[in-house]
Amino acid sequence: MTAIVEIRGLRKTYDDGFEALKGIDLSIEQGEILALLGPNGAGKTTLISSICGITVPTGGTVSVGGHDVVRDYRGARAMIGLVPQEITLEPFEKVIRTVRFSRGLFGKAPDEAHVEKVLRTLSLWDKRNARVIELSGGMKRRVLIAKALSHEPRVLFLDEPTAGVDVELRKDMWATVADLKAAGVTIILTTHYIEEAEAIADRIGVINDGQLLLVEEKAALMQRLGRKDLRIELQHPIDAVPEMLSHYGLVLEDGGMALTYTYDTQGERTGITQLLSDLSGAGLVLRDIQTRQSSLEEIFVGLVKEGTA
Ligand SMILES: Nc1ncnc2c1ncn2[C@@H]1O[C@H](COP(=O)(O)OP(=O)(O)OP(=O)(O)O)[C@@H](O)[C@H]1O
Repeated sequence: MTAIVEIRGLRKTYDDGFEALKGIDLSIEQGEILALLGPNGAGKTTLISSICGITVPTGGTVSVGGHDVVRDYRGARAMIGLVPQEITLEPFEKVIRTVRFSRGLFGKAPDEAHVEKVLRTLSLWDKRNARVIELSGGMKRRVLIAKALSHEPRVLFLDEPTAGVDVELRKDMWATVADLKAAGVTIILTTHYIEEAEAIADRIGVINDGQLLLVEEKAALMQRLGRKDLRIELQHPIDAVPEMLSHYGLVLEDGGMALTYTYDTQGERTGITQLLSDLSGAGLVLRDIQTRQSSLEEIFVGLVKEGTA
C-alpha cells in the first residue's frame, strides 16, 4: 500500500515556548481508518491542524498525497476534508446549499451528482431541503461531514466526532465512518473513547505529551490490552512474595494481605490453576479470590504511564 499521509519528525512549539509536538513520525496508508487516542492536551488537535495546514509546524515535514503541506498548501488542502469538533453551521441555511457552498470554497465546479452521492452516503438526502436548525444533533454532525466531503477529498479528518454524543448517535457515526471507508476514503479520527477506536479503527495510535507512544494494528493492540486481574486475599499477611512464586509477577498489596496476579485473557493458558497450587505449596492460606477485568480506561491510562516512564 502507498502511504497517503507521510509525517516525518514533526514538531510544533507554540509562540509561548510550549512544545506540543516533539517529533512525530507516522505513515497513514490509503483506505485505512486510524484512530488517535490520547488524554486532554496530548497534542491530537495540534497534530491534525498541522497536517491540515491550519497550524504551521516548527520542524519536520508532512505531505498528503505527495503534496507538502507548507510548500504546496493548496495541493495538500484539496486532498483533505476536515470535520471540526465544534458544530459550526449556518442555522437557517438548507442542507444541500451548505454542502454546495463548501464545494465552491475549494474552487471546484458545481457537481450535483457528487453532492447527491455525499448526501445519500450520509443518509441526508431526504433532509436536503431542511434548514440546519430543523435537524437533530446527529444529523448536524453528518452535515459537517458532508461539507468536509464536498470537494472530493481523499483523506478525512474527524476531530472527536462523538464527543458528548449519546450511545445511539455514536453507533450511527461509527456506521457512517464504515460506509465512508467502503467508499474509499482514508479516515483519521481523534477520540477519548477507546471503545470507539476499538469499534471502527484498523490501527490505533496513542499520543501523549506530544509524542506518539505507539501505532499498532487494532487486533494486536487489543490482544495486548485484554488483561484481567486476579486478586488473592490472604488469611495472614506476608512481608514479601515468596521466591518460588517470583515468576508470576505478583504484586503485594494491602499491607501484605493481598496479592494481585495479572493475566492475559486471550492467552492459551491463564496459569491460574498452577498459581493456586503453587500458593498452597508456598504455605499461603487464601481467604478469598476475585477476578476483575481492567477497564479500557485503566488500560489506556496504564499505556500512557508506561510510555512516559
Ligand atoms: N495556540 C496555542 N498556544 C499555546 N499552547 C497551545 C496552543 N494550542 C494548544 N496549545 C497547547 O498544546 C497542548 C496540546 O493541545 P492540543 O489541543 O493539541 O491537545 P489535544 O490532544 O487535542 O487535547 P484535547 O483532547 O483536550 O482536545 C496543550 O497543552 C495546549 O494547551
